[in-house]
Amino acid sequence: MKSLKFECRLKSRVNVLRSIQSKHRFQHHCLASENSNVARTNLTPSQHVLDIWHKAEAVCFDVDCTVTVNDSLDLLAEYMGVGKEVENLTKKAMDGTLSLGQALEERLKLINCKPKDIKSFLAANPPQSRFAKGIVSLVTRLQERDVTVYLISGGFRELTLPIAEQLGIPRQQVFANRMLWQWDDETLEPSRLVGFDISEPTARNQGKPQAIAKIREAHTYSSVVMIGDGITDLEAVQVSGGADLFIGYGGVQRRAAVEKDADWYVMDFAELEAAMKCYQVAMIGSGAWACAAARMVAQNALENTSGMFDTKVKMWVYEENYEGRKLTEIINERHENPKYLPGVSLPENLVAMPDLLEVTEGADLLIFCSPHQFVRGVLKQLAGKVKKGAVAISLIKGMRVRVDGPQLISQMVERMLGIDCSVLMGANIAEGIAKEELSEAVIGYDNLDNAYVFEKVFQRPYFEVKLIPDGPGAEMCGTLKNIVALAAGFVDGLGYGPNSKAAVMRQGLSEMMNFSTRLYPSIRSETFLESCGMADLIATCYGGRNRKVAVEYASSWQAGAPQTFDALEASLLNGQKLQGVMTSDEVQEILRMKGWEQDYPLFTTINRIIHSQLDPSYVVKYKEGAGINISLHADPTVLKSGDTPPKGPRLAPLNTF
Ligand SMILES: NC(=O)c1ccc[n+]([C@@H]2O[C@H](COP(=O)([O-])OP(=O)(O)OC[C@H]3O[C@@H](n4cnc5c(N)ncnc54)[C@H](O)[C@@H]3O)[C@@H](O)[C@H]2O)c1
Ligand SMILES: O=P(O)(O)OC[C@H](O)CO
Repeated sequence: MKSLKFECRLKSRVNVLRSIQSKHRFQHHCLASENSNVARTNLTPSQHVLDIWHKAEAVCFDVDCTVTVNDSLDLLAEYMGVGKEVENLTKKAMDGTLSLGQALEERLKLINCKPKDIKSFLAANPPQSRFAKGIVSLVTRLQERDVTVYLISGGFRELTLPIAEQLGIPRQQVFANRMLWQWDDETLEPSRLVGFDISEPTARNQGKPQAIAKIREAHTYSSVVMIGDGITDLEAVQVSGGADLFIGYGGVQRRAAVEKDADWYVMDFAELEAAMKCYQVAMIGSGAWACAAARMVAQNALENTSGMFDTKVKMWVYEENYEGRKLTEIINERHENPKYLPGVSLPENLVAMPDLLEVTEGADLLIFCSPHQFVRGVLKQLAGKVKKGAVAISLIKGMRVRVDGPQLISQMVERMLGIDCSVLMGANIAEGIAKEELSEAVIGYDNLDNAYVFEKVFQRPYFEVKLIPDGPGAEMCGTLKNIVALAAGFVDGLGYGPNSKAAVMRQGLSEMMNFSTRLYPSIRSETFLESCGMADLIATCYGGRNRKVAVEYASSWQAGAPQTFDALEASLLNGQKLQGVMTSDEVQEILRMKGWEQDYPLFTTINRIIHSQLDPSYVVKYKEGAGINISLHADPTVLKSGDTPPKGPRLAPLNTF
């Protein structure tokens, strides 16, 4: 998994690098003048630049632009009484007329300080007294969004670490030069400055891209942004392996050469903060799970101090009357969905709306969570109408069968809306999550950047989300376990004990794995051990609705008064929808198309049971049940255990949508 994740990030990084590098070339051609007053397009970022800014996982600041007095070494020099001389050397280094190494060496010689001088300098000039306007707020908001912030300095750790500390940046995220000291034999303390460690990347020209390359070696960030005000900062995007984006900052020092070539040039950090993405989230669905999931999403939107999410979360409700009133009105008034998730309070920032297009208008993140048989109708209404750049996630467990084969719900979303769609799957019985009981889920993704955003949408202290690069695997698990849950319900309804139930569940898992990987060979076997796999199978087979209804179905047969699934769903679930019965039909249709029915005896037997072709007791004799040759022409006589089956095949009705 690690290597795939890495590959995926590397690919996106290389693409970004390429596009940035070509953008640089373009800028060089276009911008003839060196005059910084010329109106530049880079004062207004392009969508491409904004996209990288929004997706940045690491932001590296040149330490000089975090404080108002540019270059702490200059300030120390001033403190030591050699300000003018040192400032001249600094200018030469920043303008690129003196090599960085030489400049550092000469500046240190002039400063010639002792450790106690540095201490008293810092006491007289604490970092918090000289922070650049807006830096503390920007760094804090980035960190709140889990963006890793680095300081990269061509200066010295001794002066940079106190700044980092005040900004809440750990020392391992600081790249700077190290002073070398002569130790006093008597006091056993550093006494005299003798130079600096030239092995640090920041001690050399192109040190900033080298430091970033080191950062990238240690972490698999998909995009890294460099913010700075000097030529050496700009190099971060001019050398391969460096940053994906360079943002020039002119709030402390404005340099024409930097301003000219920056991908984006800002005078105030507030511009960067304002341009941070604020996602609007829409929940499409309002059943039990949709409400429990929307509750978490709205809690996160309300609590997000980083401003990453719009506080208002819109939820599409398939409008109906409940106790003589519109369900949307009741939800918005009581902050509860009394029909589908009674007794659970919903946050006030979750707004129920009956108009699908009004809900999705302007939404950046679309969460699909309606029973799977309704999704296609919903998507038809949305086709061509979702916001440009919007991305989706599906919480739906089910699939569709087309003439050319199966289609996962996420694939349907991608195809009909033309947007990326991740999936969130897991052992997630709605009522338990609404009670904030510990639960886990996976986000199966194709696009890691989108998965990171969705992780923040859903992760709660009681809801642990893990990212896995296997969307189809996770979705197939969530879909197929509903068939096995029917089998578990039959076993329970007939009064068999745990051994039988375990045997059926084991066979179910085995058929789930085999069928999934046969249809989608890229699916990973380890996915079946995640929350979406074995854990969801256990949860559903013990506490789910599919199991509950199947228990009653089997009991009704045993009592000699068989009931249909439709009737039981209506009487037991109060409008909630079973997914297992339809899924069994969909899967069986694929098995028939492929001639695989006998390879999946449990799936085939369950399908025959739900179509009244076999007595539910065949669940514990599934091999036999699948092997029976049911006559095409026979009356829909139900085979009871021990009956002689009629000869010839008989097709069950197809169920496609
Ligand atoms: N309930 C759970 O515990 C749970 C947990 C995980 C995943 N899921 C999955 O989530 C999906 C949604 O399930 P749920 O539990 O949120 O719903 P639900 O079964 O509780 O409720 C049914 C929903 O369908 C809506 N509906 C009825 N007719 C409709 C129509 N014609 N068009 C559109 N919508 C219509 C109803 O308004 C209601 O919101 C399913 O795929 C399910 O397998 C459910
Ligand atoms: O209640 P069920 O059977 O629809 O299952 C609910 C969820 O899928 C469990 O994760």
